[in-house]
Amino acid sequence: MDKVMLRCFVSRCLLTNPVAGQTRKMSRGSLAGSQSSLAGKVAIVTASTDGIGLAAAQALGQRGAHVVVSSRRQSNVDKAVALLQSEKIQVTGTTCNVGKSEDRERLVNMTVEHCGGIDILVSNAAVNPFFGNIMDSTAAVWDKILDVNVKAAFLMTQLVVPHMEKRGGGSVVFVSSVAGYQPMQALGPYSVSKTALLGLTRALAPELAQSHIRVNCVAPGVIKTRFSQALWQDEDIVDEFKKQLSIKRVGEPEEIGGVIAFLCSKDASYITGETITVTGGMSCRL
Ligand SMILES: NC(=O)c1ccc[n+]([C@@H]2O[C@H](COP(=O)([O-])OP(=O)(O)OC[C@H]3O[C@@H](n4cnc5c(N)ncnc54)[C@H](O)[C@@H]3O)[C@@H](O)[C@H]2O)c1
Repeated sequence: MDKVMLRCFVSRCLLTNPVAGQTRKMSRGSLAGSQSSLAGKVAIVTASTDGIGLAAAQALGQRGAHVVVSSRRQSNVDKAVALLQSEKIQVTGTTCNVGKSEDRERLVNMTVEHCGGIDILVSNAAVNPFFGNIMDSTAAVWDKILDVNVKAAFLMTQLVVPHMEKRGGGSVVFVSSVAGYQPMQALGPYSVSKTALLGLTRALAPELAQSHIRVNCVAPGVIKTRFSQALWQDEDIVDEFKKQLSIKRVGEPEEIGGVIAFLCSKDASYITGETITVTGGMSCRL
């Protein structure tokens, strides 16, 4: 490649990919402990009183972040706050239905008032009100699924970005699913919403890199939570799943929480626009 062509190639990359054009200097700390520390960081995790959201809050808190947990019911919030406090994690809790704009705004404003800012958003809340043939799904089903699983993830990001910019950067993690790669039978609209999050991750990452905000995604396989109990409680279904797995068991929420915390840490400082599949070795291709 001659010099003119090389210059064209490089400037095209920089124009189309602001991440590549980023010239921010990174400090070079030791590779151990300190890089994964989240001391001094403030993290919002949506739907974090149970399952993967709670495990993410624990993983972030264990690394020193102040976590703000939320879900729709006050009693669940109280339980999660008590649990995390008993684990010596710095925590604040509030109710939040991510499908409601006033709730999203209250969550963000409360976090800034109580904790002084926002560094991390884990968008974890999801619904699936429909099982069946995708051709039988209604407009109301699509509205609900897309509102909570996709639109709220974006709208939460839009709300936290100005606060992350004030702190000089931040990290956003969306929780997608293996179903986002290969639609699950009877879960068509839900699967499509999870594919949308893969696209949202890639659409936001270059734009937000200019503000030193990284945007990534995790796509869990079958994880043992309430959400998926219809799958893992049925031995026949589990046996069928195991055929597709290298690690022949269902995953645990902690195995997703740790990956989310990694993505929010300095260990992942050069990762943005990516989705990490955490599936026990299920093949994931779009
Ligand atoms: N468990 C799995 O096998 C699995 C696999 C792939 C992806 N996921 C994803 O992981 C995430 C967490 O699911 P989980 O398995 O921990 O189950 P979960 O049931 O513990 O978590 C889902 C949570 O979202 C909450 N939620 C639903 N609508 C909400 C709303 N409008 N506002 C606030 N919260 C709301 C629910 O109350 C629930 O607590 C979801 O995004 C799910 O799609 C789970």
